[in-house]
Amino acid sequence: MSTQSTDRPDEQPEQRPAVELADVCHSFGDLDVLGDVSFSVSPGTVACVVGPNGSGKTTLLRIVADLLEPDAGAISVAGDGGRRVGYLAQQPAFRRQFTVAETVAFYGSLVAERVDVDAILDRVGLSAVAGRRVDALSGGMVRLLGLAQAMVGDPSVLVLDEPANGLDPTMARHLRAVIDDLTADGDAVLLSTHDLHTVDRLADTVLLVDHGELVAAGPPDELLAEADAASLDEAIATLGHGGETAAVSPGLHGGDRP
Ligand SMILES: Nc1ncnc2c1ncn2[C@@H]1O[C@H](COP(=O)(O)OP(=O)(O)OP(=O)(O)O)[C@@H](O)[C@H]1O
Repeated sequence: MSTQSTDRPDEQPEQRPAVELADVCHSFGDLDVLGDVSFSVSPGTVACVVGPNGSGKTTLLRIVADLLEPDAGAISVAGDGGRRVGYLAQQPAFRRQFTVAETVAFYGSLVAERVDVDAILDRVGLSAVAGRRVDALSGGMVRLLGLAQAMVGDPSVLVLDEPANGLDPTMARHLRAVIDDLTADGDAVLLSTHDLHTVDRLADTVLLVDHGELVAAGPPDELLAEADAASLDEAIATLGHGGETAAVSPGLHGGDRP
């Protein structure tokens, strides 16, 4: 990658998964959100987490990004020790008065990394607005700035929560090109999305989460075959627990989220 990094501890990343989860469980109070989730993501690949609203995707991503400690289970991330994971939150929050360039530089100073701000902004396509204040950015630009922040420190694993959300088709295409670029460098990308075009275009692996369970996992072709479906949409509906939007399983959750 073109950002500056002090080291790259995973000398032979292809020999082990970039991300590996075994029997991860999590509850918020008496709300069971994830139950025995296990999967792995290989270096240089994209895994797309899909599933209904409230099914546990963000919770899962926050656990992988080390922002949330699971109640049970094991997680290993390539380069463990430094936990080199870049994270794009579903709603990234920035200091409004900072410029785009200052935001990336500031984040670099927080994670104590030497950061080539220009290179990162060039990579995500924000060079032209490097001097613009955050509060003058469009929503799509804010997401790209979130991606730039996630790339600080040259992480080998990127966890992106709905990166395509709110992007127009041109921006979305640009985002996909950036993700292609990251995986070509050997990085692993774990992202959540409701946009099946993104899944279709990017996913090496689809992880279908429904009511906190990983109900299907594999390459898109395998999911289509498993569901005997003609489209991902159909496969997800077939393999899921019915695809209802208010994803509160009576069995697993017992709540009544709208
Ligand atoms: N900090 C929290 N405290 C209590 N409950 C929470 C918390 N975070 C999430 N939840 C609950 O956990 C469940 C899963 O939420 P999560 O955000 O992981 O789902 P999601 O699949 O990402 O949803 P969406 O597609 O709508 O973004 C929901 O019922 C949610 O209300």
